[in-house]
Amino acid sequence: MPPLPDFLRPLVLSGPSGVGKSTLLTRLFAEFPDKFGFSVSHTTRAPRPGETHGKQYYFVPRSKFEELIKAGAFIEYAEFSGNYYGTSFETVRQVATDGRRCILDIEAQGVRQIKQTDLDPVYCFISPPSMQALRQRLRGRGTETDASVQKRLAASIKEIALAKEPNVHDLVIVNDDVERAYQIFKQVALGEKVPGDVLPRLEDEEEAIGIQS
Ligand SMILES: Nc1ncnc2c1ncn2[C@@H]1O[C@H](COP(=O)(O)OP(=O)(O)OP(=O)(O)O)[C@@H](O)[C@H]1O
Repeated sequence: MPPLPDFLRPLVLSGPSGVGKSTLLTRLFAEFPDKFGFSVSHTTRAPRPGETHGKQYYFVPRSKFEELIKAGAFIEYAEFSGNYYGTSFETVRQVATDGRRCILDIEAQGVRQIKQTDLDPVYCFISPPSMQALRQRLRGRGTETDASVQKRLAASIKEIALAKEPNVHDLVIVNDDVERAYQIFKQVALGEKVPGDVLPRLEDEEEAIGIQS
């Protein structure tokens, strides 16, 4: 069977840090090892234990990243929590050349930048069921200091604000139960048109846990 039309477009995945984007992607790649290619971003942040150069990210020093910016190598880039993150044209091109659907994990500022290009991806927003759940996940992952959790929660407000703008994302998936979220995500990744979830009202909860943007 030929691939569905949307399968031929890149898939942009966005959502706050800690919402479970990597978790969903890891499952997808395990189930379909040949269908998808992850657009490996460049970053200036330090690798976490178990991360390898060229797999989760291309880890580069700040000076190198700034050189690449000047050379116009990035489709989008942003500074987030004190580190640069960016997607190079070359990486996305390479995935398509390999005959795979390219999946990009992009934060809000990058989504805005991609909208200025002719990439024409499907935009999928992964939402937490609540801000409390997001905080618990960030803490539970055990990779962040308290200050870093706080920074990421503050940054999540930008992600959520963008998701609330009309026509920015093609669909929302609430990662409440990971099994349920994965089943929807899988359909989207395979190019099926699904209605997706309704974005939860998260703003009251931001206030409730005292996040300052
Ligand atoms: N539905 C879920 N319910 C409970 N915990 C979850 C769920 N999905 C993911 N998690 C857990 O939440 C934590 C954060 O998930 P993950 O690292 O996938 O987030 P992320 O969105 O990729 O974050 P980042 O953008 O910082 O890389 C992990 O410890 C993961 O196991």
